[in-house]
Amino acid sequence: MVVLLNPPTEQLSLAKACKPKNAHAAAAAIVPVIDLSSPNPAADVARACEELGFFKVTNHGFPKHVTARLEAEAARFFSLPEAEKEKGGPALPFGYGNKRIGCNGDMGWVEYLLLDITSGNPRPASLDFLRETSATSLCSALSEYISAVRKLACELLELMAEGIGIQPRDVFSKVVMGEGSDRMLRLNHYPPCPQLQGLAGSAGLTGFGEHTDPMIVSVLRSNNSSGFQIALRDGTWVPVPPDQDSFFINVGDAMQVLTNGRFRSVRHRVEANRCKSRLSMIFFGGPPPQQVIRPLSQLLTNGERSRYKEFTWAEYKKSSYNSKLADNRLAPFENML
Ligand SMILES: C=C1C[C@]23C[C@@]1(O)CC[C@H]2[C@@]12CC[C@H](O)[C@@](C)(C(=O)O1)[C@H]2[C@@H]3C(=O)O
Ligand SMILES: O=C(O)CCC(=O)C(=O)O
Ligand SMILES: [Fe+2]
Repeated sequence: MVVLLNPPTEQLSLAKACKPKNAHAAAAAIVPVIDLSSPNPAADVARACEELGFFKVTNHGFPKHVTARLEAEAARFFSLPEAEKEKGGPALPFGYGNKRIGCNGDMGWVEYLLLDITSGNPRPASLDFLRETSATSLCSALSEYISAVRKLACELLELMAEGIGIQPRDVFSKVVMGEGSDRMLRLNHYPPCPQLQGLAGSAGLTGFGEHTDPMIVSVLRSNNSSGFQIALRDGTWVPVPPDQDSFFINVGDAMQVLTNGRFRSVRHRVEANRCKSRLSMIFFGGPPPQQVIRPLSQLLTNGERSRYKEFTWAEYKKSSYNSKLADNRLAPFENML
């Protein structure tokens, strides 16, 4: 089926999206749910990272008003006239972007704000393009959210270390939370896609193309709009039922290397929605640029060899920014075993 779109949207790829009727029920059963208030969630966290590289957390204690406030501010930002938002672009890689993802021709039915939060909060200068009042209120909602999401990410990283049996418990969290570590926050807005009207579910339009996340961990929260999908080991795509009260956790490429492939960097994508807009906020936590990325020695026991060549995070980033979204960015660093 052909959908005519105006440039630059005509480059958006159409993906097959045939879903069985009860796909959501089946998918809900696949996604591991970790109750953070349960007595010992570490083993379940590690199992989820090994099997899927993806899980959902409930009873996380994240203050609801903090999420609600950022969601409202983000919605307000994305409802500004396009000319206002474009003052914050193009995203190379940081700033406001619309339909163009990265610098290598990837396109999606998405607009976004990508912020560098390495030094704590977004640099006020990165929001300078907004009128002062709107920059101030977005900035303060972001600061509040960032400090809470960092805390949650830290707790999850400690559970991951404990679950896989390595010490100290902060072995991952200290890499992500240290001064100068690579951290980003991304706000994505997927407007309803009018071009999909009348297509009767026979085809889907790419909101955010398939990829793995580069960093150690990603912590994702979205509104109640569907579209997010993960790939299982056999390549089957599974829709993840939305849940605005929970957080979804992705293992990233750097974590796959640190664990010598035990934790799996999950391939995922977002399909555009015909009638409902999707708003997501994602915290990405990675290492500092000069950090050497190699499997933790505690995991290389009984003569196990590293599946990867050593590289610094800066080297990975350089190579990753020359890649397309769907590429296997770890391929250049894989060892032949
Ligand atoms: C096409 C690209 C966009 C991206 C950088 C890259 O060259 C390859 C990885 C992409 C990705 C995916 C996860 C995150 O959304 C992101 C911010 C990241 O760290 O890697 C994006 C990058 C981006 O949008 O700039
Ligand atoms: O917006 C989403 O729900 C996911 C987007 C994503 O995977 C990303 O920004 O890396
Ligand atoms: Fe992602």
